[in-house]
Amino acid sequence: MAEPVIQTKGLTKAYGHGEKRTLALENLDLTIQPGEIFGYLGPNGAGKTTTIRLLLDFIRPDAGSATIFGQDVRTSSVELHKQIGYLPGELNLWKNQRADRIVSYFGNVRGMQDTRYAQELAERLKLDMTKRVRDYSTGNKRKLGIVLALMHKPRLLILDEPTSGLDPLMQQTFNQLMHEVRADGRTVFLSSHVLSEVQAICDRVAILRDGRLRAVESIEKLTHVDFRWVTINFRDAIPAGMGTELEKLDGTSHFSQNGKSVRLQLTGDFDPVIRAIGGGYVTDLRVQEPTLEEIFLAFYGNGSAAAMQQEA
Ligand SMILES: Nc1ncnc2c1ncn2[C@@H]1O[C@H](COP(=O)(O)OP(=O)(O)OP(=O)(O)O)[C@@H](O)[C@H]1O
Repeated sequence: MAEPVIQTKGLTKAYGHGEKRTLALENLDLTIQPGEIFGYLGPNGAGKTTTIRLLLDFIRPDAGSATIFGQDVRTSSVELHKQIGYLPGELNLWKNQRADRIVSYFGNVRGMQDTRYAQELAERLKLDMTKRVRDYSTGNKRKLGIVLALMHKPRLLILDEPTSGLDPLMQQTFNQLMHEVRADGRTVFLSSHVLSEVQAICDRVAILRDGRLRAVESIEKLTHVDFRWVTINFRDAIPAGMGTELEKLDGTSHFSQNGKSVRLQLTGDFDPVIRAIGGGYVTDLRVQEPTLEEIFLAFYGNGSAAAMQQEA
């Protein structure tokens, strides 16, 4: 097994004291392998940013430890930062500076010979770098942050909510960039509170809630849960009693009927449904995979996925 890129053991962090004490992160054990795109998901206040700040040694843990590339994040932070591209949740850069100046400044600091890749990134993200940061929209600030995080092709990207504020087209460009990073054998750790945004890019996702890790699953495994949505349209009125019969079948749930159409969630074999609808003329039958939100709901059943969606 290759050496993990990120490994945390019992990582714990509380803010404040006494009655005001908030346990932001509790006993986090996480291992991220080279070449992974790892999604770190959770609703607001779950502890995602706290984890990222601990990894970057911006704050210190109350207990536990973390390594990046096998090196302790506390003792080797200077060395490690050179190998990490970091996108903060909020970009508070020199607001009066033009973006291209900031890019060349970062290029110099990082000892880069040329910043052509930064130009390419800006073009692909449709970011006009001749503007001052204060004139940028939230989405454009985020794009600049992405350029700054990616421009030196770091071995590890740590991105705090990279896609918030990006329109769907730019999100696709971002996804493409992440796939290129992975194809290079580099690693991405990204946080998000929108499951659907990371579904298309991540290899594995972790779910964090109230400072605790609730689950770590591969996207592939999650998308292989054994239920699907079935919608059946009939040409004529739904035959008497058919709805009740469908609803009572062993593998069906969430049954609903609307005019000449029925929708249900099906677990297991299709045959009982086929038999039950035999008495009607079926004009259309559609089978849909569940969304990641629904999968998590089915997996953990405590409303966490629904809550995440609401807070998204
Ligand atoms: N500097 C701080 N002082 C006190 N409490 C804090 C501080 N930073 C974070 N917290 C609290 O710690 C908890 C975790 O916050 P954190 O910012 O890590 O969550 P998050 O998952 O990143 O959420 P968001 O999506 O809103 O950024 C929250 O209850 C938050 O209020």
